[in-house]
Amino acid sequence: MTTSSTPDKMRLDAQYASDMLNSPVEPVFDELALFAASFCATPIALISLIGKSQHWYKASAGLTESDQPLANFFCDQTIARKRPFVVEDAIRHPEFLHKLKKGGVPGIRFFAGLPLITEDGIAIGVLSVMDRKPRKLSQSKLDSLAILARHAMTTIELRHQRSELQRALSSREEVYHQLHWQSRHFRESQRIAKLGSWEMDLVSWRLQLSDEVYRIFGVEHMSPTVSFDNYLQSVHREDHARVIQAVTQAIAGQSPLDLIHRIVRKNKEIRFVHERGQLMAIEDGQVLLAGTVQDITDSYHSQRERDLLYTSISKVNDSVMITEAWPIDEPGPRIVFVNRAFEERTGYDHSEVIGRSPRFLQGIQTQRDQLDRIRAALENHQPVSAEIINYTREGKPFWIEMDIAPVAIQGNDVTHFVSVQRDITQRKAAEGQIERLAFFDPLTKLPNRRLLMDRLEHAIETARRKRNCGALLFIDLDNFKSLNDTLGHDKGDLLLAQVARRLENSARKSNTVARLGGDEFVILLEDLAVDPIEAAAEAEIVGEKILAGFVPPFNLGNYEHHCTPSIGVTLFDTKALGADDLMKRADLAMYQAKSDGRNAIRFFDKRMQSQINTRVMLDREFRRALKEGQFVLHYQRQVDDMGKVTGIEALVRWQHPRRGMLYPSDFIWLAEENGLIMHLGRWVLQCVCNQVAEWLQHGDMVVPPVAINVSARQFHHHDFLPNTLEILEKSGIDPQHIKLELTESALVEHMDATVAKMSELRAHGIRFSLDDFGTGYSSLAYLKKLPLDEIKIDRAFVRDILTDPGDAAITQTIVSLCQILGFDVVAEGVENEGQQAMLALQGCRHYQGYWFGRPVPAGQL
Ligand SMILES: Nc1nc2c(ncn2[C@@H]2O[C@H](COP(=O)(O)O[C@H]3[C@@H](O)[C@H](n4cnc5c(=O)[nH]c(N)nc54)O[C@@H]3COP(=O)(O)O)[C@@H](O)[C@H]2O)c(=O)[nH]1
Repeated sequence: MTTSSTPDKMRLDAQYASDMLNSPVEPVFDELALFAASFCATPIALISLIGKSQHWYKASAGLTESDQPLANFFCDQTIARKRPFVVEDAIRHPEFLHKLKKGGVPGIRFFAGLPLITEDGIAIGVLSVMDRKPRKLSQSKLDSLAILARHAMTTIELRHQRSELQRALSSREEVYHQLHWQSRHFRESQRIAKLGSWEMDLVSWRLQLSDEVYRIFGVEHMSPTVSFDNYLQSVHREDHARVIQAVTQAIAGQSPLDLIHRIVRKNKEIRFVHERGQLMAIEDGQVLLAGTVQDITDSYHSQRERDLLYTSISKVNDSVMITEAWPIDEPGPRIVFVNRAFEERTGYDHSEVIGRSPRFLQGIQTQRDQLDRIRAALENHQPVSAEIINYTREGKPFWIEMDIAPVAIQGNDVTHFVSVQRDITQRKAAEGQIERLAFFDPLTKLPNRRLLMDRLEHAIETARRKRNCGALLFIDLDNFKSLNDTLGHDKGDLLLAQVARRLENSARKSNTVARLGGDEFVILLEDLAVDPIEAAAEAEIVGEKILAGFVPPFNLGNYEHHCTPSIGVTLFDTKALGADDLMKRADLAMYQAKSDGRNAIRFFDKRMQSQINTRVMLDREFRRALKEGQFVLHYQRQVDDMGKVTGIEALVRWQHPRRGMLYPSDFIWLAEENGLIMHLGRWVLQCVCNQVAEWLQHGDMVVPPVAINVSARQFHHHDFLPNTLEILEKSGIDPQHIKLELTESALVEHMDATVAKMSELRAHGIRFSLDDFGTGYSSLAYLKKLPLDEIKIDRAFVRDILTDPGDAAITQTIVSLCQILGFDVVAEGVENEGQQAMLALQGCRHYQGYWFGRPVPAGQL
C-alpha cells in the first residue's frame, strides 16, 4: 500500500526510532482500534503509521481492501494537517471531489482522524474512525478520540523507550564481553610469552603488577600493589645495585630501563629476567614508569650454550667447517662457518670462504674416488669419513682426515653438514716413507721382492680372469761379484742403480721392474697375447731389448764398465702356478741362460724355447736375406674368358740358401712382427716397377696392371704413402700399371684414415683390389665407402663351387654385388674348367689360378 503524500524525513526518522515499522502485531493497538470504533459507533477504526512509501496498519477494525485507498488518502491529509481532521460526508466535500470522482462512489463517506504526534511534535501516524455513510461526530467524542490518540502515542513512545533500553543493555553486554575477552587474551599472551607488565608510581615507588609478574617471580598475588623494596626482595642479591641504578636512571629520564638480572624464587630457583621500561604520562598529567619483565631463563641458557659452543669450536685445534646441506650438485653447498684452525691451516680468512662451496679447496691431486664416495654419502644424508688432499690458499697440497656428519637443527630435516678435519700431512708422509721402505728398494727405488710378489699374485689372477698370458723375466747380472770385489761396493751400487733405469726403459710403464736383492732383478709383464707362443714372442722381444740396453757401457764415475745380463723367462696363463713356483721357474731358466754362456735369454718351457730359437734364427736369416737379396718375385697371370691376360699378380718368394724356396706363409708373419715388412714391401714395389719398366721397354707385350700384396701393418705405416709415391715417381712408370691388393682386415681399421690414404694414391692413378673377399667382415657399409676398383673372390669359395651349393651361392652373391657396385671381379684359385664354367655362368669374367698358369719368374710368364 503506497502513500501519496511526500514523506516527511523527520517523521520517518521518528518512526524508525520508535521501532514501529515492520513490527509484529500487538494486541494493545487492536484493543485501542476496537474501542475507538465502538465508542464512536463506526464500523471502521484504524491505527496506521505513514512510512516513506507505505501505510503500516498497526491495528484495524472493519477496513476492507477496497476501503484502503481512500482511508490512506484521509490519513495522509490528517498527517499533513497535524491536527484532528473530520470529513462528515466525503462526497459533499469540495476539496476531495476530484479524488472521489476517480474512484466512483466512495466506500467511505465519513472520516475522523487524530494525528499521532511525538513529544518532539512530529506526526508519525493516525488514529481514525470511518463509516460508509455520512455522519457527524460530537466535539466530546472527538476529544475522547484525541485522548485515545495520545494514549496510542504514549504506548508507541513507551515501546520506543523499551527498545532503547534493550539496545543499551545488549551493547553493554557486548562491551563487557569484549573487555572480558581482551583481558583474558592479555593474560594468556603474557603467560605464553612469560612476559609480565608493571607500572610504578614515581611518588610512592609502589608497583602495580600483572598476574604474570607474580607467576614469573613465583610469589602469591596478595595485594593490588607492592613496594619497590618488596619487589627487590625477589631480585638476586648480587643484582640489587644494578637494578636500583637502572630504575633510578630510567626515572630520571636518562635512559630507558633495559637490563637482564636474576631473580630468586622462594624455592631458591634462580631465573633470568629481562626488564624493559620507560616513563609514561597518563591523563591527569601524572607520570609513571611502565615496563615489562620477561622470563628469559631458557633462551638465556641456550644462548649461553650457543656462545660456549661457538667459542669452543672456534678454539679447537681441528679445522671445523659447516656447510648448508644443499645443493650437492653445482655450485655445491655454501659454507656458513669455519673456525680459526681452518683459517690457519688453509690460509683463507673466514670472510673469503663464507658463502662459497668447499670445492675451491680441491685440486689436481684431490682423489676423485674419495670425492665420489663423500658425495654419495651426503646425498643420502649419511655421515662419512675420508682422507683426501686439499689445497691451501697458496696452492700447497695437504692431507686431511675428515669426518662429515649431517645436522638437523629443525625437525628431522638435515639442514647442514659439519665437517671436522685433522691435518694428517705428516702422518701420510711417514706412511709413505714406511711404505717405501716396506715395498721399495732404497738403492734403486724399484719395487722390492715383497711388492713384486704381491703384484705377481694379482697378475696371475688377472691373467686367469682375462684368459691371456703374462711373463716373468728373471735377470741376473753376469760377473757382478767380481765387480764388487775389485771396484768396491760403491761402484757396485752405482751399477745397480743404472741397471735399474735401463731395465725400466726396456719395459712398458704398466710392467713391474723389481729388484729382488743383490744383482737379481725381475720384470713382470702383463696383458700379453692369449696364445702362449705369441706371448713368448712378446716376452722374448722385451728380453732382446734388455740385452740391447746393456750394450752401451755403464759409467761408474770415471770408469766405463761393460756388463751383460742372463735372462730366464717363464710364462703364466689361465693354468698358472703360484707366484713362488713361477719365480723358481724363471730362476731356473736364468741359470740355463748362464750355463749357455751368459748374455742370453732362456725360456723355462722347452717347446717354447725351441720355437723361440727357431724364430730368433729365422729373424736373423730374414735380415740377412734382405741384405743379400735372397727374395725373388714370381708372377701369376689373370685372364678373361677369352684367355686374354688382363692382369698379373706379383708374389714374393724367399730363395733360402739351406731350406730352398720359402713361400709367403713362412715369413710374411715374421716380417710383420719384426717390422721388416716395410723394408720387404719397398723392395717388392721397386722390383715390380723395374719389371714393368722392362716389359714396357721391350714393347713385345701389352703390360696389364700388376697386383702387389700389401699387408695391414705396411699399409697403415706412416711412411707407406710417401714411399710408394717416391718409388713410383723414380721408376717413371705410369701408376696405372700398379694395383694394390689389400685385405678386408687392413681396410676396416681406422676407416677414415684408410679412405683418405687410398683416395690420395688413387688420385695418382694407382688402383685398388680387395683380396680374399668373403672371408672377413664383408660389410656393405665399408664396401660403399672405399675407393676400390676390384674385388677378388677368395679361392676357398672357388675350390668347392661345383660341389658345395653354399659356396656357389656365395660366389654368385659376390659377382652380383660387384655388378651392382660397379667393381671388377676376379675369381682366384681357379684350378679346372668346371670351376671357370660355373663362374662364367654366374657372370664372372676374370680369373686367376693354376688352370691358367702358376706363379712363375717373370721370364717364364
Ligand atoms: N705383404 C705381402 N704379402 C704377400 C706377398 N706375396 C704374397 N703375399 C701374401 O701371401 C699369400 C700367399 O701367397 P702365395 O703363397 O704366393 O699364394 C698365391 C698363389 O700361389 C696362390 N694360388 C694362385 N692360384 C692358385 C690355385 O689355383 N690354387 C691354389 N691352391 N693356390 C693358388 O694364391 C695366392 C695368391 O692369392 P691372393 O694374393 O689372395 O690373390 C698371398 O695371398 C698374399 O697375401 C708380398 O709381396 N707382400
